[in-house]
Amino acid sequence: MSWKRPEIAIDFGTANVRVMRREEGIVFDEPSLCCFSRRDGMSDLVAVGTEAHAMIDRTPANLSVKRPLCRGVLQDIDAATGLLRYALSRSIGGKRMRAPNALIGVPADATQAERSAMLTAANDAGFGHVTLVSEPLAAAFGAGLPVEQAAGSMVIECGAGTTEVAVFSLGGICATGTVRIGGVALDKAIADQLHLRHKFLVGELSAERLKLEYVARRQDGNGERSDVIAVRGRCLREGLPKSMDVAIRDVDQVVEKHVEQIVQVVRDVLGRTAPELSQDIHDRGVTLTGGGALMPLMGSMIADATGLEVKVAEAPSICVANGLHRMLCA
Ligand SMILES: Nc1ncnc2c1ncn2[C@@H]1O[C@H](COP(=O)(O)OP(=O)(O)OP(=O)(O)O)[C@@H](O)[C@H]1O
Repeated sequence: MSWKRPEIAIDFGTANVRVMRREEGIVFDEPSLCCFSRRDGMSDLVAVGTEAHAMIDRTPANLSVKRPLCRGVLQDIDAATGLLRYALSRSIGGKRMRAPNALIGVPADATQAERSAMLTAANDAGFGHVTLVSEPLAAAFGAGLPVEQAAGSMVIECGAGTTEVAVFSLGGICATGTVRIGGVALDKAIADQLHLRHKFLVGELSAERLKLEYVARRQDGNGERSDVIAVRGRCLREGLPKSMDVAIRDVDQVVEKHVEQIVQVVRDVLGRTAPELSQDIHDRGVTLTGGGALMPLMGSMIADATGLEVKVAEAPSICVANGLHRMLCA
């Protein structure tokens, strides 16, 4: 029905929110963060997106930075409403005639309560009719997989909060599995390793920077296991700010444990996939999407455990956004 036709699409992720318009493509891309101030029991939104990102781990007692989503689903409805309202005003601004209809991506296994919370936040933020779309389906579209054919395709969407594995055929999901871990959990696992093994505390931003530096070194082929990466934080033994050299092989161990959990879900989904679809996946291989798709060991460990060819999609971080945009234009 044309009155329900979406004018805008939103990839509302744990780490990033991206807004797409039919004509322009991606018009907004900022971190999924809000900063609130508390005074006299009242809470006010003081910063959103990129501005709130600079405040992580640097706030005084009356300010707190919140992620609207945790593990891929909405955990703070006020923060989600504030962020969606901001994204809407930045994407449509003064051109708004009426509440725009929207497509919003959600994890394939989101519960009814999680879906209802997203609809409430979107309506409170000023959207009209909202259609929720399964994120792995959007990722598969965005990666250019032939999901509408009568043949199986498999996608592994490696996000910040969740990793979703799905098999598609004839435009629908035939088998799916989710593990509620992603880039954020990996950052935390790296920070925990430094804390436990080296009595060294690093913040969320430093842990992510260390991870991205590790990825870059590994991709360059310069990341010998004996190499080190410098990270700044607080030494708990001395209670002083310090810089510490982290061995790449220490990060390898954390990444291996992380990827093992994802491999387990991939095997589980393959174990529930019908034989004809299995054959198609065997012929076509598996496609990785999402910001975490470029993580070293991800492709090789999945390939070793399944015997399948594993490919990384082009521009994996924006596959969900591109897929939602294609659905918007359809
Ligand atoms: N080159 C890279 N290698 C590994 N990880 C990366 C790279 N670039 C970004 N990331 C990680 O990818 C994550 C962001 O990915 P993405 O934007 O797909 O997540 P999201 O859509 O916000 O999350 P979700 O869909 O799980 O809610 C972050 O954790 C970031 O650290």
